Amino acid sequence: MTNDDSFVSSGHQPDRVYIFDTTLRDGEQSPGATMTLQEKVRLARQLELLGVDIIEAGFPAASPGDFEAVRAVSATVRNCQIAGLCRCVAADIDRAWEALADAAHPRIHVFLATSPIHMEHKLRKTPEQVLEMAVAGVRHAASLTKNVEFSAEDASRSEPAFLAKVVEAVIDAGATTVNIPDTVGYSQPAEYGALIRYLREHVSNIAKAVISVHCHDDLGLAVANSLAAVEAGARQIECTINGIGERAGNTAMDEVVMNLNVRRDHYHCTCGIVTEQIFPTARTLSHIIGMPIPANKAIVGANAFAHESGIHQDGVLKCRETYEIMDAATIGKTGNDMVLGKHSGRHAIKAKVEELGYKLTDDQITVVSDAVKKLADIKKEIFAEDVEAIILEEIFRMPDRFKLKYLQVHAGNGPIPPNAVVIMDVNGEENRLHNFGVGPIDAVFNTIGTIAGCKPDLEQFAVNAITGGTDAQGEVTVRLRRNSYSAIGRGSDPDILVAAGKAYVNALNRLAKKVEENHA
Ligand SMILES: CC(=O)SCCNC(=O)CCNC(=O)[C@H](O)C(C)(C)COP(=O)(O)OP(=O)(O)OC[C@H]1O[C@@H](n2cnc3c(N)ncnc32)[C@H](O)[C@@H]1OP(=O)(O)O
Ligand SMILES: CC(C)C(=O)C(=O)O
Repeated sequence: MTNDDSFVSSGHQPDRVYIFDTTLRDGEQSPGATMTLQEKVRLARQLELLGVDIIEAGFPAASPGDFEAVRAVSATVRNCQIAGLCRCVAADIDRAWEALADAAHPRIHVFLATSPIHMEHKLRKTPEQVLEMAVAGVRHAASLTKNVEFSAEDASRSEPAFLAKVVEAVIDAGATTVNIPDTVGYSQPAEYGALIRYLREHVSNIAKAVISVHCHDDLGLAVANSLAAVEAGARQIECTINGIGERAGNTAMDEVVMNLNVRRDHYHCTCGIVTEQIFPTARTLSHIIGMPIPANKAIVGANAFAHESGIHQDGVLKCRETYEIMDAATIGKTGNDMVLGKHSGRHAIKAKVEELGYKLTDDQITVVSDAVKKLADIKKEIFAEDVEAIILEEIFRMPDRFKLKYLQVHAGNGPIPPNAVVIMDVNGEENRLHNFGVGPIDAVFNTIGTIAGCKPDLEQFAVNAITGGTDAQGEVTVRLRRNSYSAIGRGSDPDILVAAGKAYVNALNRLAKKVEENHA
């Protein structure tokens, strides 16, 4: 047994809510949100800075890619527990334990459905068989570590007495956290709270485990349900950054945490989240998966602290609290738009980089400074968003199989169809090609795809101006699909066609990487 007992439930304080982040597992089940191994490690590092208690890094038995991701996150993160999800199947549990070998604080998370509909139609097992499987799975996990979580999948549609029986049995078998998921987002807050209270009253050994909740947002109630469960005594919330997750998503971490913080008078609970890292983490995820944060999203949306109407503006100017229940700075949104330009020095650029939540080496700061100066030759004012686009472009771009070196596009409504000239490295070898298209973007993608030797389906194409003004950098996001694999690519440049070319090449690289990882 190589486990760290200090993180196991026995020592938990009654008013402490544990934050279990499942962005890398349930979050990744969100359509279009797949991440490469390097991206998962990068996000895990950010989650560690954010102060989450547990990172669910994946489902190791699901694929070699998931296994490697859990292994890499386990080897990287030191200050959080790392969980691996598995079915109540010995081989899944052994595989998870193998992936968690290097984790400082590993947790095995086993799950099994307990609702009549899942037991009968999906598992094709009787309740007695399910009870037996749950106990056997937890017992096996507990023979490897003391840190075992059991999830009763579809708990909210389960028969409460049977659910209580399963929960009692798995705690006896060694589960230290029992999770009561609202798997399909069906529960209403009062009902869900009542279910947690019922379990506290009807499971004789419940005090030996932390009660956890895991809610889905099918009816838009994931956050409300999670908070109702906390009121009823749950002390672990499973959630994701920006609320991504299977179907309509999971409980949004920023929203539950800020409810607990802003309304401490109501919940009387604390959690270990460094709230100033909430906004940087939301942005990091959004950039990694290419999924913009909706402007009207609570807490981290662009409009969350914006005041449009005169009476509100007047009130805020006189006293911020008239219309703001929290300070933007508490979630790491400074609102300080120090404008950078060609005369900015390394200190100002470093300060801006850190304000954005990035920790870069001196050499990386030099790369960013050089790129800022280059951009300042074309663009008058450099904003925080420009700096962030540069960081993502210059520092976090993956080692590329395909590298775009030069792009020239001819567009217009003359007799010559739109066409593009591309010079591109493939595995270090330079290729040149000229090709036509229906429009200029089509010409760019056609030419690049022909050089790369693959033309995946283009599922999504979005253009966004990073800042205001006609000299703004354009940010293009594309999603490509090839058979069962899809990948998002991003590119930014003051020239929108160049940004599109960069995004397409970025997506091709990520697609190639994904196919490679899953066939390793
Ligand atoms: C609510 C949730 O989010 S659960 C997590 C969802 N995540 C995933 O499914 C991860 C991706 N999944 C996969 O890669 C695959 O489904 C795998 C590798 C896990 C399993 O693949 P396969 O062996 O081909 O099985 P498949 O997915 O077709 O069917 C699932 C099987 O597991 C069984 N099963 C489902 N849940 C459990 C469980 N918790 N414990 C034990 N068995 C289970 C099903 O009854 C079915 O069994 P059957 O083959 O006897 O009918
Ligand atoms: C495996 C469990 C925790 C789950 O994801 C769900 O029930 O939604």
